[in-house]
Amino acid sequence: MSRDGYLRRQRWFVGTDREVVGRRALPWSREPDADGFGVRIELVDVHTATGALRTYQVPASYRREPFPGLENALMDEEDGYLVYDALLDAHARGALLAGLADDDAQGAGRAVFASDDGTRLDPAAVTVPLVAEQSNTSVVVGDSLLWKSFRIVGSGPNPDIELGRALTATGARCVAPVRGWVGVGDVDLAMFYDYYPSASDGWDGARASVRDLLADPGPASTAGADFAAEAARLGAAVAQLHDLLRRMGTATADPTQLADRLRRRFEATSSSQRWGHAAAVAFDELAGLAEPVAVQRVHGDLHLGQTLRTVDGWRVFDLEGEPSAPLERRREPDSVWRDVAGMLRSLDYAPWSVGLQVGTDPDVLTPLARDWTTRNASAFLEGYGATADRATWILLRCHQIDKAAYEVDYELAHRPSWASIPRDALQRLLAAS
Ligand SMILES: Nc1ncnc2c1ncn2[C@@H]1O[C@H](COP(=O)(O)OP(=O)(O)O)[C@@H](O)[C@H]1O
Ligand SMILES: O=P(O)(O)O[C@H]1O[C@H](CO)[C@@H](O[C@H]2O[C@H](CO)[C@@H](O)[C@H](O)[C@H]2O)[C@H](O)[C@H]1O
Repeated sequence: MSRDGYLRRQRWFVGTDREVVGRRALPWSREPDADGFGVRIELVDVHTATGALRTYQVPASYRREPFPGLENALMDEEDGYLVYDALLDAHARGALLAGLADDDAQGAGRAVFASDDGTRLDPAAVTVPLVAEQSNTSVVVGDSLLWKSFRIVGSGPNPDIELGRALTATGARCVAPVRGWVGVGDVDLAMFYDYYPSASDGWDGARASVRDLLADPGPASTAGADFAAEAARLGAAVAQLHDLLRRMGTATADPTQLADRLRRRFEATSSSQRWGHAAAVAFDELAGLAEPVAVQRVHGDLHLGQTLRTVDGWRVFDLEGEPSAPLERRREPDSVWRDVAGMLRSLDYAPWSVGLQVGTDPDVLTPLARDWTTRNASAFLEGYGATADRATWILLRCHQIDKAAYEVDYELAHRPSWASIPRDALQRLLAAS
């Protein structure tokens, strides 16, 4: 089956997935014309390592001749056509957008655009893909919309659209409002939401602060670009997000069940061999909590790179949860401490990532990094309004252990030179009691 080589090179392709086992094409968004140029959305089924199926959305443009500048987007050759990744092909993006904008384009199996607030797509808008490597593919449309095509798709609501719409309806200022979405049958394919061209993300802000500190080492509180006030505002934005999501429903989970879930996830990571015993002790502590744990819809994969500092405050985006997890699992209620732990992990990553990249002497870096993280994590927790009770401490610690073990495998697969960041954190977390 074709396309395998291209898929395997993409950041959005899950590294452990195996061979392509099937491909379905939606009706042409643009039928091949006299020059042989055509565009359609294709859904590619891939066997995962466990034998389950995962479906990838791969919009494809067909051309008779090589198109200059698209060398890295070439996916395949088929029946005399060169097949490109349509989201990286400007003409093809225009054809896809025009197909979505056309209310008269009917037909079974077509991708359909819908909106809660009457937003209409401009088929003539300039489209520019975002360059950052991500789990999905995002394209700026005109100067105010972001068009995010989900790469892993499945039956049922995608939480990014589902939660985004619900939060947008409340007028929430802690998210980027959703303006529309695209689906075929019960499969969500893409969403359109407000684009903030002047914003920068929390990851860049945090690292700027760390750079400032490394340039003039001292207590983190004296860094010119101290991040603590922003960290506190970010904590407040995440608290607002959780409050609004809580309105969608709450439940309680038995601590034993929660601990079992974390235990199973940990056992599936490469850290389980070395740290299995210590992690089991931590999860036992969670299982032993006397009170049930409150659960609700959460972000599910929160880190600094999913927060945007706009002129009117922090906004959180990418509410789809862990892209590689099945959709129904991503929609399950969870503890808010999963999200808070994700942010604490990110605040730990920031100083080490800068230090590793510039080669700071570990003896110099270690105290500076610890001070920076402690200061900013405390500010974040204070802004969030976290209480300092034992149950919270246990939940936060267990979720940080869970996230750090996930991160070790993520780094080994994508950025091996950073694997020491979560590995060292895991060691610290498991030594604490
Ligand atoms: N509303 C927005 N305005 C400006 N930039 C954004 C916005 N949303 C996301 N981004 C940028 O787009 C990138 C990709 O977004 P994200 O939702 O994280 O994609 P993915 O699901 O592929 O991880 C982010 O790293 C961020 O820098
Ligand atoms: O943004 P995604 O949903 O694709 O999340 C994945 O990639 C993230 C990296 O881009 C990864 O985050 C890890 O690295 C971040 C720094 O780059 C750090 O801030 C996070 O704390 C750390 O987890 C994320 O885990 C992964 O799911």
